[in-house]
Amino acid sequence: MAAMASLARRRAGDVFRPEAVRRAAVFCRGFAAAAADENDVVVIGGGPGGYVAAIKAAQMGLKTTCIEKRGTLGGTCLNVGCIPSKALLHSSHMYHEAKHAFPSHGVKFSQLEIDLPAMMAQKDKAVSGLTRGIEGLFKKNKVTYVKGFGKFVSPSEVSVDTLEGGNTVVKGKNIIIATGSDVKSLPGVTIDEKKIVSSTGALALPEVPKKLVVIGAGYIGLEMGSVWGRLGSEVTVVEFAPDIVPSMDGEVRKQFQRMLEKQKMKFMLKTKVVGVDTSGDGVKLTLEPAAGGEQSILEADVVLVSAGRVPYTAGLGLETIGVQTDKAGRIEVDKHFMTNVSGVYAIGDVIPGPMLAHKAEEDGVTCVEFIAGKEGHVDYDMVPGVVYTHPEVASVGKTEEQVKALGVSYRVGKFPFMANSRAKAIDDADGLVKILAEKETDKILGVHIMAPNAGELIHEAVLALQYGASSEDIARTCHAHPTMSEAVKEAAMATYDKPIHI
Ligand SMILES: Cc1cc2nc3c(=O)[nH]c(=O)nc-3n(C[C@H](O)[C@H](O)[C@H](O)COP(=O)(O)OP(=O)(O)OC[C@H]3O[C@@H](n4cnc5c(N)ncnc54)[C@H](O)[C@@H]3O)c2cc1C
Ligand SMILES: NC(=O)c1ccc[n+]([C@@H]2O[C@H](COP(=O)([O-])OP(=O)(O)OC[C@H]3O[C@@H](n4cnc5c(N)ncnc54)[C@H](O)[C@@H]3O)[C@@H](O)[C@H]2O)c1
Repeated sequence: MAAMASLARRRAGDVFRPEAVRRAAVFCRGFAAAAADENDVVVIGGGPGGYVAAIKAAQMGLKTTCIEKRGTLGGTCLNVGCIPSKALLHSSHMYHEAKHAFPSHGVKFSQLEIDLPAMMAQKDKAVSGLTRGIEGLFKKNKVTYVKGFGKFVSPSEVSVDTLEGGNTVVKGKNIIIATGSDVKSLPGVTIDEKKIVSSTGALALPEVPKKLVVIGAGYIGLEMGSVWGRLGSEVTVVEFAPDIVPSMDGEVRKQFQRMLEKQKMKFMLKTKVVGVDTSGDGVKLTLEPAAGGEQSILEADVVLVSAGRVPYTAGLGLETIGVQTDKAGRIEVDKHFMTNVSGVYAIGDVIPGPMLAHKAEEDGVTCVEFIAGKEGHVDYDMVPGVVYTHPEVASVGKTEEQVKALGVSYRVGKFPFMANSRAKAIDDADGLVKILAEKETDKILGVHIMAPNAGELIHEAVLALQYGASSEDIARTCHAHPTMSEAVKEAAMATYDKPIHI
């Protein structure tokens, strides 16, 4: 208590920061009145936003409880998202490489086959190991873990129907909603997780479908389409918009689509699904041009619905305590992640911003820092995005279209992996690095990379943007040879001057 009171005094004495003082005061008031069973922080949801917030709060000395209904920690990301999808992307890539790339590297064998149950078992092992790891971190940091469904009964009390069958009320001075998101359903397309699947079903198909139709050419559609395409499915992606991954830099996106088409993925753009018939063995989809027109039929064994995700707040009792949401159902928060109800916060997929695990984690840490009366900051413009196909596509900052729309004078520097020695050495040279920098100052505005390991390469660019670096800063930084990272340096050289190797 003394520590918190002095924190409030220090904040108040530092500079006059009414918001920080108010938050610290709210916190200290609660702290002074704390009953033995009351938490400083209660987190509803144990995904990347929630479990990271809980650990951070406990590390800051706050009495913390995390409530999770799933029975395992890690949320969508760890259980049915990032981790299982990356496990399958890796396994299917190994199979694809063995089939198509090994021979040219002089590696030959007489028989190659897919053992799908073993592939799924490897994925499940990765998931269960990691979820147990988070339980271990909870124990280490003394976070109380309550397994059950949480529901607000007041702004400081959550009633939990526990997985064991009982009910308990968890009290907290500060409550963080981190309940994540769920698949967006499409009218008339009922997900049965057998013939019509969400990403969850697509991560556990019992056999390789002959024909897979994917609705939505976003992150999930292209990643899961790649998995099953590599394993032998004929994949057709139906996309409402004129382009795949509409948020991507246009030039990079065009090259990316060509790469995926080379891998035999088919695209039907500007097309909508208007009907689904599952009465026969497979599925018959009725399609129509997005602008209206003649209908056509597309047959599939399995259909993946990946047309986006929506915030998940069902049964949470937001209306009981009066938490405001926007038209899309996202919880509205201020810059300190506080909702319109004092002491109730929200983070991650359930609030506006990119629906990404690392963004949810940043929200979680920053929200807890605010609760403890400290300052924090998350800049959504600096959140990298990665599509984990092969090659991967990673980006941070603005696309060329966004820079143009801003009316800023800019320079573009590009470098293809065809001219990168490491990429040539490993015979995996499709892709490029593209850097956009402000003409007058050379400050980097955006970086876009398509490369086998773009998801790793992008972090040099994230750091550069975060520190307001110029393209010359990157270009004059020594990069080890032979690495794919040298392409980032060469693209930076091309931005402010000239590259050497092309
Ligand atoms: C197939 C797929 C692949 C993905 N791949 C990536 C990727 O590679 N990289 C990336 O950055 N992002 C990826 N994402 C997105 C990522 O999973 C989410 O952005 C991230 O999980 C959001 O974290 P969160 O903590 O906000 O919510 P979630 O992870 O959704 O966690 C919320 C948790 O709250 C629990 N919960 C909900 N309501 C209650 C309640 N009332 N009481 C108790 N518990 C409750 C839920 O059971 C859930 O476990 C992927 C998503 C999918 C579907
Ligand atoms: N690698 C990663 O970081 C990763 C991987 C998977 C998922 N995610 C996250 O999960 C979220 C959900 O993924 P997602 O792929 O479902 O959504 P998304 O928003 O990435 O893509 C959805 C796509 O579906 C299209 N679409 C919408 N309605 C449609 C319709 N009726 N018919 C045809 N197309 C339609 C959209 O135009 C869009 O291109 C993403 O926003 C992303 O943040 C991230």
